[in-house]
Amino acid sequence: MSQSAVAVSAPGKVLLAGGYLVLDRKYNGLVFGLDARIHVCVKPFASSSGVTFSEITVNSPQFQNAVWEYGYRLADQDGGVKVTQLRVNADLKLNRNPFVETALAYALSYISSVGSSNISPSSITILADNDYYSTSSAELTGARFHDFGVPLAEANKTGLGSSAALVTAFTAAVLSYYLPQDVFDPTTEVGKRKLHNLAQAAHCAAQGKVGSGFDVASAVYGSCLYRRFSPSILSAHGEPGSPEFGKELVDIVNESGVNGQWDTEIIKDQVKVPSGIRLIMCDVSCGSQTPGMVKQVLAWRKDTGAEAEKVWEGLQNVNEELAQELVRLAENGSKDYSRLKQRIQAIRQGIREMSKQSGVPIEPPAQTKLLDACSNVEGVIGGVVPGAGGYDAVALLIEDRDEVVQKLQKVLSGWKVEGETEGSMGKVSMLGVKQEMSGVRVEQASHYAEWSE
Ligand SMILES: Nc1ncnc2c1ncn2[C@@H]1O[C@H](COP(=O)(O)OP(=O)(O)O)[C@@H](O)[C@H]1O
Ligand SMILES: C[C@@](O)(CCOP(=O)(O)OP(=O)(O)O)CC(=O)O
Repeated sequence: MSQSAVAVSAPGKVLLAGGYLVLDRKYNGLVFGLDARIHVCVKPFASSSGVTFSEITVNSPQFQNAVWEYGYRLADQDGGVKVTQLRVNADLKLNRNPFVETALAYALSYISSVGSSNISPSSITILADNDYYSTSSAELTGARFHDFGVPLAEANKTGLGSSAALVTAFTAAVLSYYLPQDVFDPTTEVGKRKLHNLAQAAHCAAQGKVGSGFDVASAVYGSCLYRRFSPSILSAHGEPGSPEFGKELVDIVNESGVNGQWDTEIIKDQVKVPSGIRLIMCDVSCGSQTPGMVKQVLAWRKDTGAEAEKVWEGLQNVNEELAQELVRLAENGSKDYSRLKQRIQAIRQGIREMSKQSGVPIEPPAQTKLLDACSNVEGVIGGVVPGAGGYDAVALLIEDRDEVVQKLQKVLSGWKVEGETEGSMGKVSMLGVKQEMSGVRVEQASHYAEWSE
């Protein structure tokens, strides 16, 4: 068992094409990893008294009251490891973090089943790159990891997929800390596959639903063309502490059970960003509720049958063409972006058709206006509402030149997006993130020493 500190990071995501379609295995999604990462560092628990309890402390020092302490024990009947949150202060209400708690229980259950059941106390620190949360530029101090000065629940998320990056980095760091390298190594293909399976299982359990998993997949593998796993793989297991959970989890992660191999498809070489092109994310401060939109779109698809399928198929074709054009430009070095422009426009048309027919504001008129204004800026190739769409964000492809960014900033500053509720107005802010090809990464634990005291 390793007792020296370990650190792992995983990227955020943007689903540039394939929102809703990617929920169905028949279709796929074009997902880009982003250079905003969540970092997790695990080190031995420093007990001042010399007494060691079965305790793991998790701390997210950029937020107020973001300390979660857990006791853990091996459950009977191969139930894996049960974790129980401890009260930091008897007077305080338990402040739960479902993603941390579930990722910890799943990771420890796996570790106790394939490695050692003697799990020593440890201390875990979570650090998020600043772009995961919006702050006014005046507040930013230039710190590598900004102190947001509010509880996590009050921070304004920018929608980069914090929970998936967190669960992935957290799972990889805990496994790397407690398991020998020959049992788990996130730098190998086998290790990545195990990490993917375990992080998907934990993330779905924490969310209380089985989504498409494109966010966890990109946190592990980085930018890729993604085809989801069959939901049945994760629909039949118990929860940490229930009889046989240990074996069920090992079967899922090691692909040794009745369900056998996962059928996820991760295609890396069909996703490229040509040199000279950059992806830009803009946060729109109105926000939409993704789960409600997903429900409505899927209900409409079910009711409408063939008509909806036509829209789905049309979108799948143009999504694939976008990926192909990006690869073509990356390989031949051409700077003629006319086909790329057309393909982005075709995707937007398909999305607006989906919006119109389903009655769900996926590319609502306010976002159409914003995307059109951005697309008119010289050097902007085009843009879409990413993921589930709505009023959350826009993603743009631009020619990677400073003057394009500056002109875009000019258009965006002072731009107001009329929100879903009458009279609500949202601001638009350009995030400092760009696409990144690589996924999970082992980091130098010593680089985080300053924040993980
Ligand atoms: N920096 C962090 N520290 C601790 N927990 C975090 C952090 N970032 C995200 N989380 C966990 O992820 C949850 C946010 O997940 P979710 O609402 O699904 O947003 P997202 O769309 O960004 O994944 C938080 O409530 C918390 O449980
Ligand atoms: C509708 C979807 O296909 C895409 C949603 O993508 P977003 O990036 O909008 O997701 P959140 O981070 O949960 O807000 C649902 C899915 O694939 O799970």
